[in-house]
Order: sequence, then structure tokens, then C-alpha cells
Amino acid sequence: MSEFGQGRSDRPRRNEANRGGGQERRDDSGRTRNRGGTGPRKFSASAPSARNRRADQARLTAFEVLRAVAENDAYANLVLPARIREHHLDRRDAGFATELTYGALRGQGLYDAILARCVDRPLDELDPAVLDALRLGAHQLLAMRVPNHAALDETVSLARMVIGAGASGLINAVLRKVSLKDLETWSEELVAGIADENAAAALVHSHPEWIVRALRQALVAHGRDASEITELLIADNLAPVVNLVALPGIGSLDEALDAGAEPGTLVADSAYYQGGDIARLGSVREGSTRVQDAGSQLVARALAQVPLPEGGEDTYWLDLCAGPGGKAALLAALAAGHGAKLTANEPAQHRAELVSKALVAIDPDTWMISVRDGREYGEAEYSGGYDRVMVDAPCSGLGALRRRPESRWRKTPKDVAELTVLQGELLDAALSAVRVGGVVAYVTCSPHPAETVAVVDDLLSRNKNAKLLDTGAALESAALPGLASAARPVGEGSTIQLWPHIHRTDAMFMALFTRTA
Ligand SMILES: C[S@@+](CC[C@H](N)C(=O)[O-])C[C@H]1O[C@@H](n2cnc3c(N)ncnc32)[C@H](O)[C@@H]1O
Repeated sequence: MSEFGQGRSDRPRRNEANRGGGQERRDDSGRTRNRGGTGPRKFSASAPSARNRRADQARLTAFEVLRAVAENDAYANLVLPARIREHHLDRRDAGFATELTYGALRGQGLYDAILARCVDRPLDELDPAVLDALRLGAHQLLAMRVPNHAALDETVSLARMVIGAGASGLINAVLRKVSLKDLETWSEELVAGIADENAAAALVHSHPEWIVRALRQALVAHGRDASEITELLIADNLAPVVNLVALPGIGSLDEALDAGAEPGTLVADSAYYQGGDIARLGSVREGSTRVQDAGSQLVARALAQVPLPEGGEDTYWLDLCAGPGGKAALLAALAAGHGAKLTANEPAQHRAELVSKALVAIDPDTWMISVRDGREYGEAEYSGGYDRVMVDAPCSGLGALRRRPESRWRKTPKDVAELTVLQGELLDAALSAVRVGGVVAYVTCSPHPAETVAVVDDLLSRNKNAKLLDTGAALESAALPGLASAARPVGEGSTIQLWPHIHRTDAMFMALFTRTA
């Protein structure tokens, strides 16, 4: 079983016997069953044209999502739930469709390299729909506990129904070749002769090479060992468990815990939920309990709890880049508990509306929405107006690859270069909007050095009134004791970098500043 399979990055991993396909089996359509012996895998004897003419709904769902991602630049995590509802998939089929969709998207780089060896022409000359069907077939054959004949027959049936009979013959022939070796053998063959370790890691762990280089540099820039890159890449390929937060003073985790959620170990009022459709929980539907990565919860809490260096008034809080409202909801609830008020700013109107929805469970007298470019808060009329400011800056998102399976294939190094300018400008605006003795949190869900430590260094070199605080200590005091064991640097002038392979969170970065004059 490969890292693109069913493992969870933030829960204990399955034991190898179970992962290897030796015990849990799927039946002829690929559903979980006991298949019995481990003898040679068999294919259906019937010709592709004679096989099942009705495409399996779970596979059809996955195919439609891959098509929407490729054709409309859609986000899989948004399209998939809608398609699952449209096709009325039950919980088991929804799980199968999710695993198939996300696994095929994450593993795309490696699967394409394998497929390229089995197709007699360049992959970009294939009909894109055929290529998506081949990726789905490859993922089932190489990384899921689906019998080969089911992976093959069902993919061929799907292709015949949604693409055409001609395509199904090609798909049948190519997937038969793919199935002749397991993923490990394919990987070994593909990397043989690749001397560059980044290029080899990029192939085996299905990341673009520039991202592997950037993550390796990021590990070093944040004081870790470059050899952790393999663990980090593997963590990016595992499905994250849903993290919940009960908004402090408003929500309760009781319902989630009754439904089988487990209490969070990194941050208060949080839980891990593996019970399937999260919308089943009334507390989630009403907005008092929310889905939010524990790393995001931690950085919001650290800003809310860090003592203001010079004490004094603590009434006006600003979330400069609030859309779609995850941190704003937690900050607004914490602000309300402090007797403070939050302004949640977001320049994109449709995202500002999402922020309003995110805050629906919180007393409306304690927050307001603003819709403007965050850089406007650098203007004189806002100067010194806020006690705490969150800059959760637009970033490359390289720290959240496990949540957005297609995003790694869309990003380019140019995106990072463009974003760093805006990040610096937003940080300048925040340092202007905060009062002397107030606190600014600069946060990214990327560990890229250009978006994190370089932005901090640039700010400190051009703004003599900005002072970096002990971010490590602030984060530790906002966390449950579990974080301390994950050892990280503390001390004046420290910044924080969380990691999926260590903290089981997104790779959130945070630097806390105060304004000294
Ligand atoms: C990383 S997201 C923020 C996530 C949010 N804090 C949350 O927890 O849900 C960055 C946000 O910044 C917004 N943004 C982009 N350009 C901006 C600008 N010039 N000023 C303020 N916000 C901006 C984007 O629209 C996006 O919603």
C-alpha cells in the first residue's frame, strides 16, 4: 500500500499487515470485503465491450470531480461534497469516492510517470478525459485495496459510459500494463538513474520538484534537519483528520464527542472527528462548532492570549485578511470573552459574505465586517486604532497541500514571488494600524522561507518601530501540553513553524510583533 492510500496523517497509522492488502479486501466492485487468499490476481475473461455497462456511482463521482478540477480549475474539496450529494452516495461509497478522488489527485505526478511508460504516445496527446480515467484506474490498481479485476473492469465500464467505446479499449490495454508491477517496483524503476535527490523525491512522493526544493529549504530555514523532507512529503500525501473547534463561550463539543470524536491533544476546545459527513452535527450546522485545523486554532489563540507588552487597553481587534472566516470566528469568540470587538476585513465581496456566515453564532454586537484592501489600514485615519491585529496573509498555501490535493500542480514559483510583495505591504499596514504596545500576528499557511522568515527580516530591517516577540513562548502557552513535547525554539525574537509530519497540523508559520514607537 502506498502513501497515497488510506493512511491518516494525524492519527496513529495502520499496522503494515493491514495496509499491505493482506487482510481487508474489497469485493468485485471494490467495496471492502474479505477477498480471501493472496494468490495471483485475476482479470475478467470477458472483453471490455461485454462488461458491466453501468458505471459505478462512486467512481463516476471521482471522475466528475477530476474533470471539474482539470477543466474548470475547480477545487476538489468544494466539488466533491456536492457531487456526493447529487449521486446520493451512502457513507461507504462517499468514503470510497473521496479516497479515490484525493488519492488520484495527490498521486498524479507519479501515476503520470507510470502511465507514460504504458502509453505509446505523449500523455498530453491523450484526450484529457481518458487521462483522468487512467489516473483513477492507476490509483485503484496501485494504492487501494481493490482487486485488479475490479479496478480494471469498473474503470473500463466508466470510460465506456462517459467517454465512449473507443476509449475503453485503450484504457483496458494501458491499465493491464500498469497492473503488471506494484507501486514500489514502478517507483524503483522510474528513479533508477535519477541522481538528483530532489528530483527523485519529487517523483516518488508525487510533488513538483520546485516544491520539494522549497520545502527542503524551509525545513533548514526553520531550524530542522533537511533529512525530514521524506516524512514531510509523505505527510502531505495522507488524508488529514477533520479537526473541530467549539467556539469558546458559545459552542460545545458534547455532540461531536457523542458521535465518536476524540478530544484534541494540541489545543483546548478541539476534537478529531472521523465520523463521516460533518454536516450531520447540529452544532456544526448552527456554526457554534466549526471545522478548523488545529494549527490555525493555535495561532489565533496565541494572538488572543499573548500579554500586551505594555498592558493597557485591549478593546479593538482587527483581522486584516479574514476570508473565509475560520480564524475570524475563533478570534471574534475570544474577543467577546475578553470584552473586546473584532473587525473582520476581507477585500473580496463574496469572501466577506463567507466571513459573515462564519460569525453567525457570535453576538453581532461584538464584531463587524469591513470590505477593503487591507493595505488601506496603513493610512493615517486607522493609525494606532487597534490593540491586536491578525495578518493571515494571502500565501502559496504550501503548508496545506494535504488538504487541497490538486493545489500542488497549480502553483508556480512565480506565485510565491508575487505574493511576498503583498505580504510585506500588509504587514506594514498592520504595524501602522496597531497602537504602540499592541501586538501583530503575521501568519501564513506556508513554510516557504520567502513568505515567512524573509518577510519578517525585511520588516525588521525597514521598520525600526517593529519588535519581534517571543512567538514560541506565546504559542506554547496557548497550546495544551502536547505541543511542548514537539520541541521548538522559544526566546525573544523567535518565530513559530508548525509541520504536518511533526505536529499533525498544516504547516502554519507565525511571527508576533509589537510596535514600540
Ligand atoms: C490565507 S487567506 C485568510 C484565511 C482566513 N484568515 C481564515 O482563517 O479563514 C487570505 C485572505 O486574504 C485575502 N486578501 C487578498 N488580498 C488582500 C489584500 N490586499 N488585503 C486584505 N486581504 C487580502 C484573500 O482574499 C483571502 O481571503
